[in-house]
Amino acid sequence: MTAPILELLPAVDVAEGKAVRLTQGALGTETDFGDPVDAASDWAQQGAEWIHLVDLDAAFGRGENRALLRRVIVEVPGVKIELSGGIRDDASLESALESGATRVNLGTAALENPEWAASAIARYGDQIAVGLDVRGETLAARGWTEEGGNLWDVLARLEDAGCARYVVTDVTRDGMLNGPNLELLTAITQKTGKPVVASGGIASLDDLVALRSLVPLGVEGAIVGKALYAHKFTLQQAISVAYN
Ligand SMILES: O=C(O)c1ccccc1N[C@@H]1O[C@H](COP(=O)(O)O)[C@@H](O)[C@H]1O
Repeated sequence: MTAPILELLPAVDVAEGKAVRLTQGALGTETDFGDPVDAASDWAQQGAEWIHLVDLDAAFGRGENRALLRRVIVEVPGVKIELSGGIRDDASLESALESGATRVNLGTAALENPEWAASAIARYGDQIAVGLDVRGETLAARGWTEEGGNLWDVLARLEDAGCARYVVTDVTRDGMLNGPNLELLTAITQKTGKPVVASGGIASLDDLVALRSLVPLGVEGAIVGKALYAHKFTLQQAISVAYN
């Protein structure tokens, strides 16, 4: 019997108005891939059901690309958007939800403002995911430049708050093309019954096969960034491995 499908979320990370890829989330490592609307449109035309859309400038606290991200959502219809970066208070959360994103990710706010994050989770349910951006067992905040607490402590708190979904990034693997952290993902699925979206390190179709084998444990999807932009495989090939 074929394993249940693995959802794929091509990533469009936006910095200074451009679609970029970073290495391990570090500023200064950007490779520029042009207009984010064109990048998202390309993924949609190639069959993407979801796009993971990140405002990196907002995540780093050095500006924002809110109007441009709204253009992506409006000008690339028919694709579901997971929106993240800089969603840290009522105004940014409401703006993100009103923009037409299917769901939004809280990162820093879930670490630094647990009460507000819990109230957002209680109010918006499945529209909120929490990004667990991890180095070892320590969470990363504010553009991955600051430590944000112990993974297992924060996960237990978010479980109590009723968090609907986790987006788990191994920061040390992000943009490195060295394979996803299957051990970390497995360990997190053992602590929660909620779906987990995997991010960081995907480099090959074999990595997608390995992630698909974790779907019965609770891995729901995979964010694919550099591997697609570096032509390690095509989105159509990835879809064939993940969905068929
Ligand atoms: O996606 C990246 O490459 C990235 C790099 C450095 C920092 C953050 C990054 N992405 C995502 O940003 C949000 C967190 O934003 P915030 O803390 O809520 O403002 C999270 O989804 C990260 O995965």
